[in-house]
Amino acid sequence: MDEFASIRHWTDGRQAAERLREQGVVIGIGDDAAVVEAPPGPGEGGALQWVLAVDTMVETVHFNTATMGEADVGWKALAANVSDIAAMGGVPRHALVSVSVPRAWEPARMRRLYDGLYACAEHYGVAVVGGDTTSSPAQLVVSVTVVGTVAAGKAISRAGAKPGDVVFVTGPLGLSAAGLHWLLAAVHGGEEAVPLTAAQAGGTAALVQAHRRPAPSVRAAQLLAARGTVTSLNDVSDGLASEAWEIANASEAKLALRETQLPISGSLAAYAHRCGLDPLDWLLYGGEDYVLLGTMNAEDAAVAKSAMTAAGMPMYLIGTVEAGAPGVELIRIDSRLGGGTGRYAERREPIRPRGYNHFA
Ligand SMILES: Nc1ncnc2c1ncn2[C@@H]1O[C@H](COP(=O)(O)OP(=O)(O)OP(=O)(O)O)[C@@H](O)[C@H]1O
Ligand SMILES: Cc1ncc(C[n+]2csc(CCOP(=O)(O)O)c2C)c(N)n1
Ligand SMILES: [Mg+2]
Ligand SMILES: [Mg+2]
Ligand SMILES: [Mg+2]
Repeated sequence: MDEFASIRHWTDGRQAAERLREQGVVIGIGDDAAVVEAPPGPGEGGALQWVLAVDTMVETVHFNTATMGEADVGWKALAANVSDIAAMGGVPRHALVSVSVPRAWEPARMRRLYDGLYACAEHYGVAVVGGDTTSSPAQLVVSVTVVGTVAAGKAISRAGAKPGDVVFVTGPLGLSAAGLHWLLAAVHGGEEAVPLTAAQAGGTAALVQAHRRPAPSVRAAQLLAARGTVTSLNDVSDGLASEAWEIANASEAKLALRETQLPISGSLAAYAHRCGLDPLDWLLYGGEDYVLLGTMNAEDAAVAKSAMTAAGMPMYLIGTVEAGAPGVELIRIDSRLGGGTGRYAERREPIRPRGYNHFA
């Protein structure tokens, strides 16, 4: 059973709708984060809802000493959760941090992990308010719970994509996976997360940075959500293909992505070229990008993009939502000219929901 089937097997239909209603659950299991009603406070009852998310990092699964410094692990453990809150249109506020610590992670290393965690907390204005600590027989496990808020009724789920909508992403894709590839490659001998010299880095610094210090799109989500035209939102943890399928399934629509519109950064293209690999594989299936993938009303897409650019944030319009059975297609340009007409022929390829899956 794969990761997502397992979650369904453990949780589907286990609590009556009445229990969830009684506890004010607006969005439960199945999205990036849960949304629940806040108890009415003095004067502002019902104005906000809570957004709740937890994500875990396990040594050897999510990182090892070759791929991440201690501070990077702390940063990324919190950032992954901040990203899930952003993916609901929420603002992250409070964090609880659970660590299970093996002997090898002596106090100075753990202190450095917290340097990174607190740096991320400060960057996003999150207050670390508690946690839990245990020993661990072999690997370090860091699990972070983040509580955020969203204006009541304004959370953006994965389920609202409508035919005619434009598909967008809030940053480049595939860099993290390429960075991981480079970090795992022989150049580091798999020993230490050594700081990179300029010569070693040679164009890969941006890839390594994307892998070690992802920067979730909280501000972008706020700016976009305020327009009221975003119809679905998801963050890219398992890869564009997998996350696009989640929107397609939840919204019962087809997402058609244009290859020529996909944000392939120069450093990704250059590194892929050096390795003799296709950057599209990292872009579609790599994961850990922690940018937002969403859909919005087509009439507002160009204006939204200008507003984002003016605010210094990238936004790429990468495709459209179509009616039909849930699915994801990639529109590619045939390299041959269409019969000497000066036009290129287009072809559509179905994209499978392949991505990072813990039990696959
Ligand atoms: N063990 C579990 N028990 C109950 N609900 C779970 C469990 N694991 C995951 N979920 C829920 O299932 C849904 C999908 O979880 P998933 O972790 O895939 O989403 P995500 O956090 O957006 O992705 P990622 O973990 O890859 O960043 C979420 O609503 C999550 O809260
Ligand atoms: C050493 C090492 N090996 C492999 C990977 C790749 N990886 C691990 S988890 C994940 C998806 C997101 O995780 P989750 O779904 O748990 O949020 C990806 C792409 C890595 N980062 N480090
Ligand atoms: Mg998510
Ligand atoms: Mg998760
Ligand atoms: Mg995942």
